[in-house]
Amino acid sequence: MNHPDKLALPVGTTLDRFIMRKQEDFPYATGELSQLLRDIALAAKIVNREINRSGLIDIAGAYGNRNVQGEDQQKLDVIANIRFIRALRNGGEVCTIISEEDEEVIQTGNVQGKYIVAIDPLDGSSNIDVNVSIGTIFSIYRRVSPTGGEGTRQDCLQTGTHQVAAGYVVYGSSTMLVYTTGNGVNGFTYEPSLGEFFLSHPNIQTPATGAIYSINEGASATFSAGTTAFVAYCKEQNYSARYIGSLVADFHRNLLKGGIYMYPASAKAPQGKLRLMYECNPLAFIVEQAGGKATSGRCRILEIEPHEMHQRSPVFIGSSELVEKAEQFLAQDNAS
Ligand SMILES: O=P(O)(O)OC[C@H]1O[C@](O)(COP(=O)(O)O)[C@@H](O)[C@@H]1O
Ligand SMILES: [Mg+2]
Ligand SMILES: [Mg+2]
Repeated sequence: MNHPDKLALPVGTTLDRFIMRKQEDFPYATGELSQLLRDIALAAKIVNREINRSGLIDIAGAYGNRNVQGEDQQKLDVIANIRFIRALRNGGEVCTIISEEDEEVIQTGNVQGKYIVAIDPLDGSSNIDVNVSIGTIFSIYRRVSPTGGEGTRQDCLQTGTHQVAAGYVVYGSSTMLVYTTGNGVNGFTYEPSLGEFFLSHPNIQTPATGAIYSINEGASATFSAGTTAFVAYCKEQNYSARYIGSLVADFHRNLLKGGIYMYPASAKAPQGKLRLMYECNPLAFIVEQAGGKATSGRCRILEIEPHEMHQRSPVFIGSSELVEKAEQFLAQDNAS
C-alpha cells in the first residue's frame, strides 16, 4: 500500500502507529522487528519510572558488585539490565543479548528468535545519583545462523554496517526515544500521563558543522598529538566546551545542535573507554543516518571488525565537517 508522501508522518503520531506504518513500507516485513522495537519501548517506560523516583526509594547508589569492565555497578544499572533482558526474553524475537552488565552473552531460550541485541542498559552511570541525564543504548542485528539454536559468536560479532536498527533513550528533562532502521532517524517524546511515546523530532538531520566540542580533558596529558592538536583547534575556533559525562546526553545535544563528541585513547584508556558493540556502533549508525560521521581516528566505526563482546574503541562522532577536521589532525598519529 503506497502512502502519499509515504515516509512523512505528522508530529504527534504515536510510536506504535509509526512502527506499524513504517513496516508497511517493507512488503516482506514480518512484524518481528516491529515487535522487538515495541518490547524495547516498553522496558524503557518501566526504567523511566524507576529513574524518576530513584531518589525516593532505595535504588540509589552502588549495588556492591563490579561488572566485566571493572566498574562498580550502580543499583539502577542492575535494575535496568533486568528490565530490558526480561522484556527482550518475554517478547520472543531475540535469541541472544550482549549486555554491558554481563560478561557472557545471554541466551534467552528463544531459539526461533531472529535477532541479536547489544545493549547498554544504563548509560552515564556516574550521573545516576546526581539527577543528571542518563540513557539506554541498543543495537539490533539479524542472526546469520539458522533459527532453532542459540545465537552463535558469529551472530554476535558482526560489524556495525550489519545493524538492522539502533537507538537510544535519554532520560532527561523529558524522556526521548531516538532510533533508526536505516531509513532516517526519528525522535519520540514520552508523555508519562498517557504512557505513550509521540513523534516529536521527525527525520532528524544533524548540522554539517557546529561550535560545540565534548571531551573529558582530565586525561589530556596523555592524549595523542593529533587529539591534542584538534582540541587546540576547537579552542582557537572559540567553540564551546560541553561535557555532561553521559554519552547519550552529550551525543543527543550535539546531534540536534551540531558538534563533536570525543572519547580518545589515552594512557588511562589505551583503546578509549567506550564499548564498540553497545555504545559506538549504535550511535555511529544513528549519526550517519542523520548525515553525520563517526571514526575511531583510524577508520569508520561501523567498519571495525569486532573480536570481543566488550571491546573498546576510541571515538570521534558528530557533525561531518567537524569529524573530517578531526581526521585531518589525527592523520599525524597514524603516520607515526
Ligand atoms: O568519566 P569519563 O571518563 O569522562 O567517562 C564518561 C563516559 O563514561 C560513560 O559513563 C560510560 O558508560 P556507562 O555509564 O554505561 O558505563 C559514558 O556515558 C560517558 O560518556
Ligand atoms: Mg555507557
Ligand atoms: Mg552502562
